[in-house]
Amino acid sequence: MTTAVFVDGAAGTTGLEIVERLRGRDEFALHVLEGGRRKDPAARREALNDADIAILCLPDDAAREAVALIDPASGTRVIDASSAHRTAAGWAYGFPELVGRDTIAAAARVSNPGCYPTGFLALVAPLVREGLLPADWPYTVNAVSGYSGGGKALIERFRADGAPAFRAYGYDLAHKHLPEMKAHAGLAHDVIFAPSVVPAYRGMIVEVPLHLGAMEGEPTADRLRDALARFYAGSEVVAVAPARDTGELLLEREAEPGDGMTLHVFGNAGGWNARLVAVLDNLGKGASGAAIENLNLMCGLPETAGLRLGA
Ligand SMILES: NC(=O)C1=CN([C@@H]2O[C@H](COP(=O)(O)OP(=O)(O)OC[C@H]3O[C@@H](n4cnc5c(N)ncnc54)[C@H](OP(=O)(O)O)[C@@H]3O)[C@@H](O)[C@H]2O)C=CC1
Ligand SMILES: CC(=O)N[C@@H](CCC(=O)OP(=O)(O)O)C(=O)O
Repeated sequence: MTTAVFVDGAAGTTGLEIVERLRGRDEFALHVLEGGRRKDPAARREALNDADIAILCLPDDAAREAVALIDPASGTRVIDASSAHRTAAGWAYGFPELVGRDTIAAAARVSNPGCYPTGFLALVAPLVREGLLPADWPYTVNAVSGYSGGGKALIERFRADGAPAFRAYGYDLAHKHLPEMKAHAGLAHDVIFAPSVVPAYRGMIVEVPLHLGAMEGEPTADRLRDALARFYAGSEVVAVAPARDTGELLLEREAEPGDGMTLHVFGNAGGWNARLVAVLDNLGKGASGAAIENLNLMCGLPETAGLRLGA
């Protein structure tokens, strides 16, 4: 059976990569709106209601509007790439490895995780759940992203003459990703989040530094790594790197798209300090790849069909 998929916002950064990943997949009949019809509410209403599954690749307000345009009787299921519904009631959080594949498969409304929260939650949520890390710890997240993470506007800025060599931001301490990091890791407090952007198109490194020796039970880096390896043992998307002395982690300026994510746990010799690090593509597991993974599950297809998971 063919599933009718409408991508709303298909001309945007995330939308284009979703369309690329769906091209050539005959399980889906793909629909996008072209030219002047792209933002025409009547055309969008019709397309949204005709679809079996609508994938929203829109700014938050437009995503809310799209959901409001859907008649509940149409039966259209939704995957929303925006941050509009990530902690909303009635929405499944589209991180199958954390919420369970069955939850996604059965959901009518799926909210794709944010790109930075994907790295943070992949590292911290399983460890808090297992009781290895405290839920009431004051966590810090340091992160660097490729400029496609900011969509068309940031791409234009980083491709213009005089583009910055490095951009640190989030100094209002109120980044839109804070609520989903707290909620889906089950934390007592918001994290302190220090994001930044470099002149690479795609890719991100998300890091959580930890003073393990100050925690009750003094968890070691090895125990944390082993727990993550067990948690993701069944995943073809999330890999946990073995312990090794990695001198550096790099983002390439023009990296190929990739839908996997690699988690690292580095610890110092005394065992007091650790750095948990997630390396992913903001447009892969951070957005478009995650949408395809969720789409597959919602359609009863193999989770990794059409994903770019490398050799
Ligand atoms: N970029 C990334 O790495 C990630 C993005 N996301 C989320 O995905 C969503 C899309 O982001 P991104 O692709 O980066 O953004 P872009 O700005 O690249 O694309 C957004 C697209 O939406 C279109 N659009 C805006 N308003 C409407 C409307 N009312 N009706 C129809 N189309 C509309 C825009 O049109 P126009 O082309 O005319 O501007 C544009 O093509 C955002 O909510 C973002 O938070 C999530 C994870 C990572
Ligand atoms: C580099 C950059 O600007 N990143 C964006 C986050 C990515 C985004 O807008 O999308 P999600 O919230 O859906 O992940 C930001 O910090 O606002």
